[in-house]
Parts: sequence; structure tokens; C-alpha cells
Amino acid sequence: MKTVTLGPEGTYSHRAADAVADGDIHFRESVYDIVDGVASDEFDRGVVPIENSIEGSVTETLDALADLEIAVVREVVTPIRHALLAQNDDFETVASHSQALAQCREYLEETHPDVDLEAVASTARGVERAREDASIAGIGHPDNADETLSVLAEDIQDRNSNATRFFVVASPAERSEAGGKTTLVVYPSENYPGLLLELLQPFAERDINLTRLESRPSGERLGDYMFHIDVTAGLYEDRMQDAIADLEALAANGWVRPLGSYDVEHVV
Ligand SMILES: O=C(O)C(=O)Cc1ccccc1
Repeated sequence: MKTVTLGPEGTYSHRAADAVADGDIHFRESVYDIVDGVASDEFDRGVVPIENSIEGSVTETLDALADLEIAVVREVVTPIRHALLAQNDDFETVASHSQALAQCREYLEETHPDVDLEAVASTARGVERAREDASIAGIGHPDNADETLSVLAEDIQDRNSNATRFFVVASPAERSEAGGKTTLVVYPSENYPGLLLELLQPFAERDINLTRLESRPSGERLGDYMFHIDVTAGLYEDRMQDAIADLEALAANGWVRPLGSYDVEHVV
């Protein structure tokens, strides 16, 4: 099975993909390209970060899921422990994924207040820049160290509970109704007092717990949103089908897209 994830080699997404894929792993340097590569059947599976316990949602992933026809088939949760990697102490710039820079903000402000921060496509891309240039340090998994790059500091994330959720995406034909959790995207294309309350009522009435609710701009006009919703119930359940029917009635001017059901897997 061809699996695609965020590259180059050595990203956290790569580590999550290693835990769920059968070895045929390919790399792209944007989340949109990964999801698009699966939606267009170039790859069978994609592994993308969706949410971090410190920094919150990966908005690029949310927007790709809403934009493209795709299913979510698995969820992988993994602890994230960042290391500072450089050729020596004399670096002037820290290059990493924007999420990694944000997860280490307090550490960087306290220990390296004068360095420039540079957001790059992935942690492994930043590590590669550090390998080529002694004035640059990267933030990434300590396994990226080698004869050129040393680990200058370990566990530099601002909270030790740092964890990231990854989604495994597949073509819509592979959407599963089985599993204890479901992800949906809802675009009501409406704006009136109490709309959000009404959209959540179908779940509350059926005792279905919400584990995530995110609004993202629809891109249509300012103040117009789509909602990303995760719940602890499977699409196979009657109460979920009933809740979705209610949502569809409420979003008659827009759309409701159940992306699939799955169980959570924890990997280290
Ligand atoms: O850049 C990476 O390594 C990624 O996979 C994205 C990411 C960045 C920071 C924490 C978790 C995932």
C-alpha cells in the first residue's frame, strides 16, 4: 500500500506513518499535496497532523479535509518530544515547522532570546537546513542527530504532555462506519442567532459527546464559517444516523460531510 506523509524523512508525521504503514512511504512537503495525492488516487493512504495538545489545530489540514473528497480511516496519537539540533552553539536562526516553533516558544524566549525564527515546511526540512548551514539550528525528533548534527538540548517543548493527533486519510470509497469516533465537516451557509446551538443539539439530545469543535472561515465571505466536529459515536449507530439527518435538515442551504468513523490508536 502506497502511503504519503510530510517530508523529508524524519518528521513526526513520518514516525506516525511508520507505525501504521507497511513500509512503502512517500513524502510531500505540504499537507494539501498529501491529501490531494490520496484524493486523486496517486496514493492509498496519507498521514497528516490534525491537532496538537499545546498549539491546537493544524489549520492547513482542516482546510484540505474540507476542500477535497477524502475519508478519515484511522487516528494515531503520539507524544512529541522536541530536541534542538545544530552543528554547534553558534547558531543565529532556528528553522522548524510553525507548530514546533510554537510548542517551544517559552524555551526559545528564555534560552535564545536573540535568535531569528524561521518557519519551514516540516521539522525535518529545518533539520536539513541545520545540517547544511552552521548558523542554523533545527527543532525536531532527537533521532535526526548524526555525525554533523548534535542534540544541544532535549525535551524543549513548553509542556511535557505535548502530544499530536494524526489522521490517516484514504479515498472516500474506503470510508468506514465502524469505530468509536466520527469526524464530520458541516457548512450551514447560514448566519442567525442560535445557529451553532441548533447544530449541536442533535448530538446533545442523543447523549453523543463532542471531543472537538473548530470553526474555519468558509472563504466565501467574512464571518461565514464551516465547522469541524469530532464525536464519540460511530456512523454505524442509529443515533448517529439520526443526528446526521437532523444536521442535514439544518444545513439545507449548505452541506454535511461525515468523513468516517475510526478508533484511536496510541503509538510512541
Ligand atoms: O514537521 C513535522 O515533523 C510534522 O510532522 C508536523 C509536526 C510538527 C510539530 C509537531 C507535530 C507534527
